Amino acid sequence: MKGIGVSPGIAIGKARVLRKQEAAVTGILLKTDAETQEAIHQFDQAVKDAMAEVEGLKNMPHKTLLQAELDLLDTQLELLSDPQIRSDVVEKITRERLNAHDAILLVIRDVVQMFRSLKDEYMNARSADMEDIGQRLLAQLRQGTHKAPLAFAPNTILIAEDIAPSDTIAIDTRHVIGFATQTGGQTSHAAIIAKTRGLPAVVGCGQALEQVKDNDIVIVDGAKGQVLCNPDTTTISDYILQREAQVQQQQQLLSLKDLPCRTLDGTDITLLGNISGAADLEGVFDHFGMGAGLLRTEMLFMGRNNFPTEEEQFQFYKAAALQAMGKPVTIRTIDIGGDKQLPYYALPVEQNPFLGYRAIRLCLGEWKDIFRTQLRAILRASAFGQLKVMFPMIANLQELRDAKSILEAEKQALKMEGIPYNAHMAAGIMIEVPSAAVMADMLAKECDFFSIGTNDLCQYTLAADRMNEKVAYLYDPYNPGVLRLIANVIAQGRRHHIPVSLCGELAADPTATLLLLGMGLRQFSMSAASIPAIKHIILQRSVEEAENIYEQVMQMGTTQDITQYLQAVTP
Ligand SMILES: C=C(OP(=O)(O)O)C(=O)O
Repeated sequence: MKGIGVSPGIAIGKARVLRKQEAAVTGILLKTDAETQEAIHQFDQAVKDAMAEVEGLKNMPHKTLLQAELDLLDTQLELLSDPQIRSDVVEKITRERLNAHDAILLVIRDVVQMFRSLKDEYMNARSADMEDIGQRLLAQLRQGTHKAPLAFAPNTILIAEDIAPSDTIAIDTRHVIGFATQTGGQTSHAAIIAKTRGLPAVVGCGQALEQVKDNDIVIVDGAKGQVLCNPDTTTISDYILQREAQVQQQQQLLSLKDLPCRTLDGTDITLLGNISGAADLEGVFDHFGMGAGLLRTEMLFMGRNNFPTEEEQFQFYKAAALQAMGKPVTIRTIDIGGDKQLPYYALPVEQNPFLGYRAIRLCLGEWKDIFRTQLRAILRASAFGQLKVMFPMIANLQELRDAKSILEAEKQALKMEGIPYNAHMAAGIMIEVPSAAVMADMLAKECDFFSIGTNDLCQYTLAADRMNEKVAYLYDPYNPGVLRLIANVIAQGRRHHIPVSLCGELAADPTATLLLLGMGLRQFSMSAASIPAIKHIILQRSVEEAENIYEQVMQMGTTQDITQYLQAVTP
Protein backbone atom coordinates (compact mmCIF):
# COMPACT_ATOMS: atom_id res chain seq x y z
CA MET A 1 0.00 0.00 0.00
CA LYS A 2 1.26 3.42 -0.93
CA GLY A 3 0.73 6.57 1.10
CA ILE A 4 2.64 9.70 2.12
CA GLY A 5 5.79 8.91 4.09
CA VAL A 6 5.81 11.55 6.81
CA SER A 7 8.46 10.19 9.14
CA PRO A 8 11.38 8.07 7.88
CA GLY A 9 12.55 4.74 9.29
CA ILE A 10 11.42 1.12 9.13
CA ALA A 11 9.04 -0.47 11.65
CA ILE A 12 8.20 -4.18 11.62
CA GLY A 13 5.49 -5.33 14.02
CA LYS A 14 1.98 -6.59 14.65
CA ALA A 15 -1.03 -4.56 13.58
CA ARG A 16 -3.53 -3.15 16.02
CA VAL A 17 -6.48 -1.71 14.17
CA LEU A 18 -8.27 1.24 15.80
CA ARG A 19 -11.81 1.81 14.61
CA LYS A 20 -13.59 5.11 15.09
CA GLN A 21 -16.70 4.93 17.26
CA GLU A 22 -19.32 6.78 15.25
CA ALA A 23 -21.81 8.48 17.60
CA ALA A 24 -25.41 8.84 16.43
CA VAL A 25 -28.19 11.22 17.48
CA THR A 26 -30.57 9.43 19.89
CA GLY A 27 -33.55 11.71 19.26
CA ILE A 28 -34.68 11.46 22.90
CA LEU A 29 -36.26 14.78 23.94
CA LEU A 30 -36.35 16.19 27.46
CA LYS A 31 -39.77 16.74 28.97
CA THR A 32 -39.37 18.74 32.16
CA ASP A 33 -37.32 21.76 33.30
CA ALA A 34 -35.72 19.53 35.91
CA GLU A 35 -34.45 17.29 33.08
CA THR A 36 -33.00 20.24 31.16
CA GLN A 37 -31.25 21.46 34.31
CA GLU A 38 -29.86 17.96 34.81
CA ALA A 39 -28.64 17.86 31.15
CA ILE A 40 -26.81 21.19 31.55
CA HIS A 41 -25.23 19.84 34.73
CA GLN A 42 -24.17 16.66 32.86
CA PHE A 43 -22.54 18.79 30.15
CA ASP A 44 -20.67 20.95 32.69
CA GLN A 45 -19.49 17.85 34.52
CA ALA A 46 -18.34 16.23 31.26
CA VAL A 47 -16.34 19.37 30.39
CA LYS A 48 -14.76 19.37 33.85
CA ASP A 49 -13.80 15.70 33.60
CA ALA A 50 -12.56 16.04 30.02
CA MET A 51 -10.33 18.96 31.08
CA ALA A 52 -8.95 16.89 33.94
CA GLU A 53 -8.17 14.13 31.44
CA VAL A 54 -6.33 16.51 29.14
CA GLU A 55 -4.42 17.95 32.12
CA GLY A 56 -3.54 14.33 32.98
CA LEU A 57 -2.06 13.85 29.52
CA LYS A 58 0.21 16.85 30.13
CA ASN A 59 1.73 15.04 33.08
CA MET A 60 2.13 11.43 31.94
CA PRO A 61 4.78 9.72 34.08
CA HIS A 62 6.50 7.85 31.22
CA LYS A 63 6.78 10.68 28.73
CA THR A 64 8.26 14.16 28.50
CA LEU A 65 6.09 16.03 26.05
CA LEU A 66 7.40 18.07 23.14
CA GLN A 67 6.37 21.68 22.67
CA ALA A 68 4.07 20.78 19.75
CA GLU A 69 2.32 18.24 22.01
CA LEU A 70 1.95 20.69 24.90
CA ASP A 71 0.59 23.34 22.51
CA LEU A 72 -1.91 20.87 21.12
CA LEU A 73 -3.21 19.96 24.58
CA ASP A 74 -3.43 23.65 25.54
CA THR A 75 -5.50 24.27 22.39
CA GLN A 76 -7.87 21.51 23.47
CA LEU A 77 -8.20 22.98 26.95
CA GLU A 78 -9.08 26.35 25.37
CA LEU A 79 -11.65 24.74 23.10
CA LEU A 80 -13.19 22.80 25.99
CA SER A 81 -13.67 25.99 27.99
CA ASP A 82 -14.91 28.04 25.01
CA PRO A 83 -17.99 29.99 26.27
CA GLN A 84 -19.50 29.97 22.75
CA ILE A 85 -19.60 26.18 22.71
CA ARG A 86 -21.22 26.10 26.14
CA SER A 87 -23.85 28.62 25.16
CA ASP A 88 -24.64 26.71 21.92
CA VAL A 89 -25.02 23.45 23.85
CA VAL A 90 -27.16 25.07 26.55
CA GLU A 91 -29.36 26.63 23.88
CA LYS A 92 -29.93 23.28 22.23
CA ILE A 93 -30.84 21.76 25.60
CA THR A 94 -33.20 24.53 26.72
CA ARG A 95 -34.77 25.63 23.42
CA GLU A 96 -34.84 22.37 21.46
CA ARG A 97 -35.12 20.13 24.51
CA LEU A 98 -32.24 17.93 23.28
CA ASN A 99 -30.52 15.63 25.75
CA ALA A 100 -26.87 16.41 26.61
CA HIS A 101 -25.46 13.74 24.28
CA ASP A 102 -27.38 14.98 21.21
CA ALA A 103 -26.72 18.64 21.99
CA ILE A 104 -22.94 18.08 22.22
CA LEU A 105 -22.89 15.90 19.13
CA LEU A 106 -24.74 18.45 16.98
CA VAL A 107 -22.83 21.50 18.21
CA ILE A 108 -19.46 19.83 17.67
CA ARG A 109 -20.56 18.52 14.26
CA ASP A 110 -21.46 22.09 13.17
CA VAL A 111 -18.12 23.50 14.29
CA VAL A 112 -16.20 20.66 12.59
CA GLN A 113 -18.10 21.23 9.35
CA MET A 114 -17.46 24.97 9.56
CA PHE A 115 -13.69 24.41 9.99
CA ARG A 116 -13.63 21.88 7.15
CA SER A 117 -15.50 24.17 4.77
CA LEU A 118 -12.68 26.73 5.07
CA LYS A 119 -10.48 24.37 3.01
CA ASP A 120 -7.38 25.45 4.82
CA GLU A 121 -4.84 22.94 6.16
CA TYR A 122 -4.54 24.73 9.50
CA MET A 123 -8.31 24.92 9.96
CA ASN A 124 -8.56 21.24 9.02
CA ALA A 125 -6.21 20.46 11.88
CA ARG A 126 -8.52 22.50 14.17
CA SER A 127 -11.46 20.38 12.99
CA ALA A 128 -9.54 17.29 14.13
CA ASP A 129 -9.12 18.94 17.56
CA MET A 130 -12.86 19.64 17.73
CA GLU A 131 -13.74 16.07 16.75
CA ASP A 132 -11.30 14.84 19.35
CA ILE A 133 -12.80 16.85 22.21
CA GLY A 134 -16.30 15.92 21.01
CA GLN A 135 -15.39 12.22 21.34
CA ARG A 136 -13.93 12.89 24.75
CA LEU A 137 -17.03 14.71 26.02
CA LEU A 138 -19.33 11.98 24.72
CA ALA A 139 -17.19 9.28 26.31
CA GLN A 140 -17.48 11.15 29.61
CA LEU A 141 -21.25 11.29 29.30
CA ARG A 142 -21.51 7.61 28.39
CA GLN A 143 -19.31 6.18 31.06
CA GLY A 144 -18.89 8.91 33.62
CA THR A 145 -15.33 7.59 33.92
CA HIS A 146 -12.00 8.56 32.39
CA LYS A 147 -11.25 7.19 28.93
CA ALA A 148 -8.78 4.33 29.41
CA PRO A 149 -5.26 5.23 28.30
CA LEU A 150 -4.27 3.42 25.12
CA ALA A 151 -2.29 0.35 26.20
CA PHE A 152 -0.51 -1.75 23.58
CA ALA A 153 1.61 -4.88 23.37
CA PRO A 154 5.29 -4.37 22.50
CA ASN A 155 6.07 -3.90 18.78
CA THR A 156 2.64 -2.62 17.86
CA ILE A 157 1.93 -0.84 14.60
CA LEU A 158 -1.20 1.25 14.78
CA ILE A 159 -3.55 1.13 11.82
CA ALA A 160 -6.38 3.64 11.79
CA GLU A 161 -8.55 5.83 9.62
CA ASP A 162 -6.91 8.73 11.41
CA ILE A 163 -5.48 9.03 14.90
CA ALA A 164 -7.08 11.66 17.11
CA PRO A 165 -4.58 14.35 18.12
CA SER A 166 -4.73 13.61 21.84
CA ASP A 167 -4.52 9.84 21.22
CA THR A 168 -1.33 10.44 19.24
CA ILE A 169 0.09 12.06 22.34
CA ALA A 170 -1.28 9.45 24.76
CA ILE A 171 0.15 6.39 23.00
CA ASP A 172 3.02 4.76 24.78
CA THR A 173 5.90 5.09 22.31
CA ARG A 174 7.84 2.41 24.16
CA HIS A 175 5.41 -0.10 22.63
CA VAL A 176 3.97 1.55 19.56
CA ILE A 177 6.77 1.53 16.99
CA GLY A 178 5.03 3.03 13.96
CA PHE A 179 1.71 3.80 12.36
CA ALA A 180 -0.24 4.02 9.15
CA THR A 181 -3.46 5.92 8.57
CA GLN A 182 -6.04 6.11 5.79
CA THR A 183 -6.34 9.90 5.81
CA GLY A 184 -4.07 12.82 6.71
CA GLY A 185 -1.28 14.74 5.04
CA GLN A 186 2.17 16.14 5.85
CA THR A 187 0.71 18.66 8.31
CA SER A 188 -1.80 16.40 10.13
CA HIS A 189 -1.22 16.06 13.86
CA ALA A 190 -0.30 12.40 13.52
CA ALA A 191 2.38 13.35 10.96
CA ILE A 192 3.87 16.12 13.07
CA ILE A 193 4.02 14.04 16.23
CA ALA A 194 5.48 11.02 14.37
CA LYS A 195 8.19 13.21 12.85
CA THR A 196 9.16 14.86 16.11
CA ARG A 197 9.14 11.56 18.00
CA GLY A 198 11.05 9.71 15.25
CA LEU A 199 8.29 7.08 14.74
CA PRO A 200 8.17 5.64 11.21
CA ALA A 201 4.78 6.64 9.77
CA VAL A 202 2.82 6.65 6.52
CA VAL A 203 -0.43 8.62 6.23
CA GLY A 204 -3.04 8.99 3.49
CA CYS A 205 -2.98 5.28 2.49
CA GLY A 206 -6.68 5.37 1.57
CA GLN A 207 -9.17 2.53 1.86
CA ALA A 208 -6.60 -0.12 0.94
CA LEU A 209 -5.61 -0.02 4.60
CA GLU A 210 -8.99 -1.53 5.56
CA GLN A 211 -7.71 -4.97 4.57
CA VAL A 212 -5.28 -4.96 7.53
CA LYS A 213 -6.54 -6.94 10.56
CA ASP A 214 -5.42 -7.15 14.18
CA ASN A 215 -2.19 -9.18 14.56
CA ASP A 216 -1.28 -9.09 10.85
CA ILE A 217 2.48 -8.64 10.34
CA VAL A 218 2.99 -5.14 9.01
CA ILE A 219 6.04 -3.25 7.73
CA VAL A 220 5.94 0.54 7.66
CA ASP A 221 8.60 2.11 5.45
CA GLY A 222 8.38 5.80 6.36
CA ALA A 223 11.00 6.94 3.83
CA LYS A 224 9.33 5.30 0.84
CA GLY A 225 5.75 5.89 2.05
CA GLN A 226 4.95 2.17 1.86
CA VAL A 227 2.98 -0.21 4.07
CA LEU A 228 3.34 -3.97 3.56
CA CYS A 229 0.78 -6.37 5.05
CA ASN A 230 1.77 -10.01 5.73
CA PRO A 231 4.81 -9.91 3.40
CA ASP A 232 6.71 -13.13 2.56
CA THR A 233 9.69 -14.18 4.69
CA THR A 234 12.28 -13.02 2.15
CA THR A 235 10.82 -9.49 2.22
CA ILE A 236 10.73 -9.51 6.02
CA SER A 237 14.40 -10.62 6.21
CA ASP A 238 15.36 -7.95 3.70
CA TYR A 239 13.63 -5.25 5.78
CA ILE A 240 15.17 -6.56 9.00
CA LEU A 241 18.62 -6.10 7.40
CA GLN A 242 17.76 -2.59 6.25
CA ARG A 243 16.48 -1.68 9.70
CA GLU A 244 19.62 -3.04 11.37
CA ALA A 245 21.79 -0.98 9.04
CA GLN A 246 19.79 2.14 9.95
CA VAL A 247 20.03 1.43 13.69
CA GLN A 248 23.79 0.89 13.39
CA GLN A 249 24.19 4.14 11.52
CA GLN A 250 22.16 5.94 14.20
CA GLN A 251 24.40 4.47 16.94
CA GLN A 252 27.51 5.49 15.05
CA LEU A 253 26.18 9.01 14.87
CA LEU A 254 25.41 9.09 18.60
CA SER A 255 29.04 8.24 19.34
CA LEU A 256 29.98 11.67 17.91
CA LYS A 257 28.25 13.44 20.80
CA ASP A 258 31.29 14.52 22.77
CA LEU A 259 33.51 15.45 19.83
CA PRO A 260 33.88 19.16 19.10
CA CYS A 261 32.07 20.06 15.88
CA ARG A 262 35.20 20.89 13.89
CA THR A 263 36.27 20.28 10.28
CA LEU A 264 39.43 18.27 9.54
CA ASP A 265 41.35 21.53 9.05
CA GLY A 266 40.22 22.95 12.39
CA THR A 267 37.25 25.26 11.67
CA ASP A 268 34.59 25.21 14.38
CA ILE A 269 31.00 24.96 13.18
CA THR A 270 27.90 25.76 15.26
CA LEU A 271 24.92 23.43 14.91
CA LEU A 272 21.63 24.73 16.30
CA GLY A 273 18.03 23.54 16.53
CA ASN A 274 14.79 24.95 15.13
CA ILE A 275 12.22 24.90 17.93
CA SER A 276 8.68 25.95 18.86
CA GLY A 277 9.30 26.46 22.57
CA ALA A 278 11.36 25.57 25.65
CA ALA A 279 10.23 21.93 25.70
CA ASP A 280 12.01 21.25 22.40
CA LEU A 281 15.43 22.27 23.72
CA GLU A 282 15.98 18.95 25.47
CA GLY A 283 15.75 17.19 22.08
CA VAL A 284 18.18 19.71 20.58
CA PHE A 285 20.78 19.11 23.29
CA ASP A 286 20.25 15.32 23.08
CA HIS A 287 21.15 15.56 19.39
CA PHE A 288 24.28 17.65 20.10
CA GLY A 289 22.73 21.01 19.21
CA MET A 290 24.38 24.05 20.77
CA GLY A 291 21.26 26.20 21.23
CA ALA A 292 18.34 27.31 19.09
CA GLY A 293 18.90 29.19 15.83
CA LEU A 294 15.16 29.67 15.28
CA LEU A 295 12.32 29.76 17.79
CA ARG A 296 9.14 30.12 15.70
CA THR A 297 6.85 32.20 17.93
CA GLU A 298 3.78 31.92 15.71
CA MET A 299 3.01 28.54 17.33
CA LEU A 300 2.48 30.42 20.61
CA PHE A 301 -0.06 32.67 18.85
CA MET A 302 -1.82 29.98 16.80
CA GLY A 303 -3.01 27.31 19.22
CA ARG A 304 -5.46 29.48 21.20
CA ASN A 305 -8.51 31.74 21.06
CA ASN A 306 -6.97 35.19 21.61
CA PHE A 307 -3.62 37.00 21.54
CA PRO A 308 -1.24 35.92 24.34
CA THR A 309 -0.72 38.63 26.93
CA GLU A 310 2.68 40.20 27.62
CA GLU A 311 2.97 38.15 30.81
CA GLU A 312 2.15 34.87 29.03
CA GLN A 313 4.72 35.65 26.37
CA PHE A 314 7.30 36.69 28.94
CA GLN A 315 6.90 33.36 30.77
CA PHE A 316 7.16 31.47 27.46
CA TYR A 317 10.39 33.22 26.35
CA LYS A 318 11.86 33.14 29.85
CA ALA A 319 11.29 29.37 29.98
CA ALA A 320 13.30 29.03 26.75
CA ALA A 321 16.08 31.28 28.09
CA LEU A 322 16.36 29.26 31.32
CA GLN A 323 16.09 25.87 29.65
CA ALA A 324 18.94 26.81 27.27
CA MET A 325 21.26 27.27 30.28
CA GLY A 326 23.39 30.04 28.80
CA LYS A 327 23.27 28.74 25.22
CA PRO A 328 21.80 31.07 22.57
CA VAL A 329 18.14 31.10 21.60
CA THR A 330 17.10 33.20 18.59
CA ILE A 331 13.47 34.28 18.84
CA ARG A 332 11.78 35.16 15.57
CA THR A 333 9.04 37.75 15.99
CA ILE A 334 5.58 36.77 14.82
CA ASP A 335 5.50 35.46 11.24
CA ILE A 336 1.74 35.24 10.65
CA GLY A 337 0.17 35.45 7.20
CA GLY A 338 0.74 33.37 4.06
CA ASP A 339 0.02 29.80 5.14
CA LYS A 340 -0.15 30.66 8.86
CA GLN A 341 -3.46 32.09 10.07
CA LEU A 342 -4.88 32.90 13.50
CA PRO A 343 -8.30 31.46 14.38
CA TYR A 344 -9.20 34.63 16.34
CA TYR A 345 -8.03 37.34 13.93
CA ALA A 346 -9.31 37.30 10.37
CA LEU A 347 -6.70 38.72 8.04
CA PRO A 348 -8.16 40.27 4.91
CA VAL A 349 -8.56 37.79 2.06
CA GLU A 350 -5.80 38.49 -0.47
CA GLN A 351 -5.15 37.41 -4.04
CA ASN A 352 -1.55 36.48 -3.19
CA PRO A 353 -1.24 35.98 0.57
CA PHE A 354 2.44 34.95 0.37
CA LEU A 355 3.15 38.28 -1.30
CA GLY A 356 0.75 40.15 0.93
CA TYR A 357 0.27 41.62 4.33
CA ARG A 358 2.29 39.27 6.55
CA ALA A 359 5.07 39.00 9.16
CA ILE A 360 7.02 42.24 9.68
CA ARG A 361 4.64 44.10 7.33
CA LEU A 362 1.75 43.46 9.74
CA CYS A 363 3.95 44.22 12.74
CA LEU A 364 4.96 47.60 11.35
CA GLY A 365 1.35 48.24 10.27
CA GLU A 366 -1.89 47.43 12.04
CA TRP A 367 -0.25 45.08 14.54
CA LYS A 368 2.22 47.65 15.88
CA ASP A 369 0.88 47.30 19.43
CA ILE A 370 1.01 43.51 19.25
CA PHE A 371 4.59 43.78 17.99
CA ARG A 372 5.49 46.17 20.84
CA THR A 373 4.05 43.74 23.39
CA GLN A 374 6.05 40.88 21.90
CA LEU A 375 9.30 42.86 21.88
CA ARG A 376 8.72 43.97 25.47
CA ALA A 377 8.15 40.37 26.56
CA ILE A 378 11.29 39.19 24.71
CA LEU A 379 13.36 42.03 26.21
CA ARG A 380 12.16 41.20 29.74
CA ALA A 381 13.03 37.53 29.18
CA SER A 382 16.48 38.53 27.86
CA ALA A 383 17.52 39.17 31.47
CA PHE A 384 17.37 35.37 32.03
CA GLY A 385 19.58 33.97 29.29
CA GLN A 386 21.25 34.49 25.94
CA LEU A 387 18.27 35.56 23.84
CA LYS A 388 18.46 37.19 20.41
CA VAL A 389 15.60 38.72 18.46
CA MET A 390 15.08 38.22 14.74
CA PHE A 391 12.72 40.03 12.34
CA PRO A 392 11.17 37.95 9.52
CA MET A 393 10.47 38.97 5.88
CA ILE A 394 12.63 42.10 5.90
CA ALA A 395 12.56 43.39 2.31
CA ASN A 396 14.43 46.67 2.65
CA LEU A 397 16.56 48.83 4.91
CA GLN A 398 13.66 51.02 6.01
CA GLU A 399 11.77 48.05 7.49
CA LEU A 400 14.86 47.07 9.48
CA ARG A 401 15.26 50.63 10.77
CA ASP A 402 11.57 50.84 11.71
CA ALA A 403 11.64 47.52 13.55
CA LYS A 404 14.82 48.52 15.39
CA SER A 405 13.39 51.86 16.40
CA ILE A 406 10.35 50.14 17.97
CA LEU A 407 12.74 47.79 19.77
CA GLU A 408 14.72 50.80 21.01
CA ALA A 409 11.56 52.53 22.24
CA GLU A 410 10.60 49.42 24.22
CA LYS A 411 14.09 49.28 25.75
CA GLN A 412 13.74 52.90 26.85
CA ALA A 413 10.29 52.22 28.33
CA LEU A 414 11.62 49.26 30.35
CA LYS A 415 14.59 51.32 31.50
CA MET A 416 12.27 54.09 32.75
CA GLU A 417 10.20 51.50 34.62
CA GLY A 418 13.31 49.95 36.16
CA ILE A 419 12.55 46.52 34.65
CA PRO A 420 15.71 44.49 33.88
CA TYR A 421 16.58 43.46 30.31
CA ASN A 422 19.71 42.83 28.28
CA ALA A 423 20.55 46.20 26.71
CA HIS A 424 22.94 44.44 24.30
CA MET A 425 20.54 41.75 23.10
CA ALA A 426 21.49 40.99 19.48
CA ALA A 427 18.90 41.98 16.87
CA GLY A 428 19.10 40.35 13.45
CA ILE A 429 17.00 39.57 10.41
CA MET A 430 15.80 36.63 8.35
CA ILE A 431 17.02 36.84 4.78
CA GLU A 432 14.18 35.31 2.82
CA VAL A 433 13.18 38.05 0.37
CA PRO A 434 15.46 38.28 -2.70
CA SER A 435 15.82 42.09 -2.37
CA ALA A 436 17.28 41.57 1.13
CA ALA A 437 19.71 38.96 -0.21
CA VAL A 438 20.86 41.38 -2.91
CA MET A 439 21.10 44.25 -0.41
CA ALA A 440 22.89 42.15 2.21
CA ASP A 441 25.92 44.51 2.16
CA MET A 442 23.77 47.45 3.30
CA LEU A 443 21.65 45.48 5.75
CA ALA A 444 24.73 43.92 7.36
CA LYS A 445 25.88 47.37 8.49
CA GLU A 446 22.71 47.88 10.52
CA CYS A 447 21.94 44.56 12.18
CA ASP A 448 23.75 42.07 14.42
CA PHE A 449 23.24 38.84 12.43
CA PHE A 450 21.59 37.24 9.43
CA SER A 451 19.67 33.99 9.28
CA ILE A 452 18.92 32.72 5.79
CA GLY A 453 15.40 31.35 5.43
CA THR A 454 15.86 29.22 2.34
CA ASN A 455 12.27 27.89 2.40
CA ASP A 456 10.88 31.32 1.58
CA LEU A 457 13.94 32.65 -0.25
CA CYS A 458 13.56 29.79 -2.69
CA GLN A 459 9.85 30.41 -3.38
CA TYR A 460 10.31 34.16 -3.79
CA THR A 461 13.40 33.90 -6.01
CA LEU A 462 11.86 31.31 -8.30
CA ALA A 463 8.30 32.70 -8.15
CA ALA A 464 7.17 29.19 -7.20
CA ASP A 465 4.64 28.80 -4.35
CA ARG A 466 6.14 26.38 -1.81
CA MET A 467 2.68 24.83 -1.19
CA ASN A 468 1.75 24.27 -4.84
CA GLU A 469 2.52 20.77 -6.10
CA LYS A 470 2.16 21.86 -9.74
CA VAL A 471 5.19 24.14 -9.51
CA ALA A 472 7.13 21.89 -7.13
CA TYR A 473 9.53 21.05 -9.98
CA LEU A 474 10.65 24.71 -9.96
CA TYR A 475 10.93 25.04 -6.19
CA ASP A 476 14.52 23.91 -5.76
CA PRO A 477 17.13 25.47 -3.46
CA TYR A 478 19.88 24.05 -5.70
CA ASN A 479 18.82 26.38 -8.49
CA PRO A 480 21.98 28.35 -9.35
CA GLY A 481 20.10 31.65 -8.93
CA VAL A 482 19.11 30.77 -5.36
CA LEU A 483 22.64 29.54 -4.58
CA ARG A 484 24.14 32.82 -5.80
CA LEU A 485 21.89 34.77 -3.45
CA ILE A 486 22.80 32.53 -0.50
CA ALA A 487 26.50 32.89 -1.32
CA ASN A 488 26.17 36.68 -1.46
CA VAL A 489 24.47 36.85 1.95
CA ILE A 490 27.17 34.69 3.55
CA ALA A 491 29.97 36.70 1.89
CA GLN A 492 28.50 40.06 2.95
CA GLY A 493 27.93 38.85 6.49
CA ARG A 494 31.57 37.79 6.71
CA ARG A 495 32.78 41.04 5.15
CA HIS A 496 30.90 43.05 7.76
CA HIS A 497 31.82 40.68 10.60
CA ILE A 498 28.31 39.61 11.56
CA PRO A 499 27.38 35.96 12.11
CA VAL A 500 25.34 34.27 9.37
CA SER A 501 23.19 31.24 10.07
CA LEU A 502 20.92 29.24 7.77
CA CYS A 503 17.64 28.00 9.28
CA GLY A 504 15.67 26.76 6.25
CA GLU A 505 15.31 23.08 5.34
CA LEU A 506 18.52 23.26 3.28
CA ALA A 507 20.55 23.32 6.52
CA ALA A 508 19.36 19.76 7.25
CA ASP A 509 20.14 18.41 3.78
CA PRO A 510 23.45 16.48 3.84
CA THR A 511 23.87 17.09 0.10
CA ALA A 512 24.18 20.84 0.78
CA THR A 513 26.54 20.74 3.79
CA LEU A 514 29.88 20.92 1.95
CA LEU A 515 28.64 23.53 -0.50
CA LEU A 516 27.42 25.78 2.33
CA LEU A 517 30.67 25.26 4.25
CA GLY A 518 32.56 26.21 1.09
CA MET A 519 30.49 29.40 0.79
CA GLY A 520 31.66 30.30 4.30
CA LEU A 521 28.61 29.32 6.37
CA ARG A 522 29.60 28.53 9.96
CA GLN A 523 26.17 28.18 11.64
CA PHE A 524 23.45 25.71 10.63
CA SER A 525 20.03 25.54 12.31
CA MET A 526 17.63 22.63 11.73
CA SER A 527 15.23 20.19 13.40
CA ALA A 528 16.98 18.36 16.23
CA ALA A 529 16.88 14.90 14.65
CA SER A 530 18.88 16.10 11.60
CA ILE A 531 21.84 17.49 13.56
CA PRO A 532 23.91 14.27 14.06
CA ALA A 533 24.05 13.44 10.33
CA ILE A 534 25.25 16.96 9.48
CA LYS A 535 27.86 16.81 12.25
CA HIS A 536 29.07 13.49 10.84
CA ILE A 537 29.81 15.16 7.47
CA ILE A 538 31.50 18.19 9.02
CA LEU A 539 33.88 16.02 11.07
CA GLN A 540 35.03 14.11 8.00
CA ARG A 541 35.84 16.98 5.65
CA SER A 542 37.95 20.11 5.42
CA VAL A 543 36.99 23.69 4.62
CA GLU A 544 39.62 23.68 1.86
CA GLU A 545 37.87 20.78 0.14
CA ALA A 546 34.47 22.44 0.66
CA GLU A 547 35.75 25.65 -0.96
CA ASN A 548 36.85 23.67 -4.03
CA ILE A 549 33.39 22.12 -4.22
CA TYR A 550 31.79 25.57 -4.02
CA GLU A 551 34.05 26.84 -6.84
CA GLN A 552 33.04 23.91 -9.05
CA VAL A 553 29.34 24.44 -8.36
CA MET A 554 29.54 28.10 -9.27
CA GLN A 555 30.65 27.06 -12.79
CA MET A 556 27.45 25.03 -13.29
CA GLY A 557 24.33 26.41 -14.91
CA THR A 558 21.61 23.88 -14.07
CA THR A 559 20.07 22.45 -10.92
CA GLN A 560 20.50 18.92 -12.30
CA ASP A 561 24.27 19.31 -12.85
CA ILE A 562 24.68 20.81 -9.37
CA THR A 563 22.73 18.14 -7.47
CA GLN A 564 24.35 15.32 -9.43
CA TYR A 565 27.81 16.66 -8.63
CA LEU A 566 27.01 17.32 -4.95
CA GLN A 567 25.56 13.84 -4.49
CA ALA A 568 28.73 12.38 -5.95
CA VAL A 569 31.01 14.28 -3.53
CA THR A 570 28.84 13.77 -0.42
CA PRO A 571 29.75 10.70 1.65
C1 LIG B 1 12.83 28.96 8.19
C2 LIG B 1 12.04 29.55 7.34
O1 LIG B 1 10.82 30.05 7.71
P1 LIG B 1 9.46 29.20 7.79
O2 LIG B 1 9.15 29.10 9.25
O3 LIG B 1 8.48 30.05 7.05
O4 LIG B 1 9.71 27.88 7.15
C3 LIG B 1 12.40 29.72 5.93
O5 LIG B 1 11.67 30.41 5.20
O6 LIG B 1 13.42 29.13 5.53
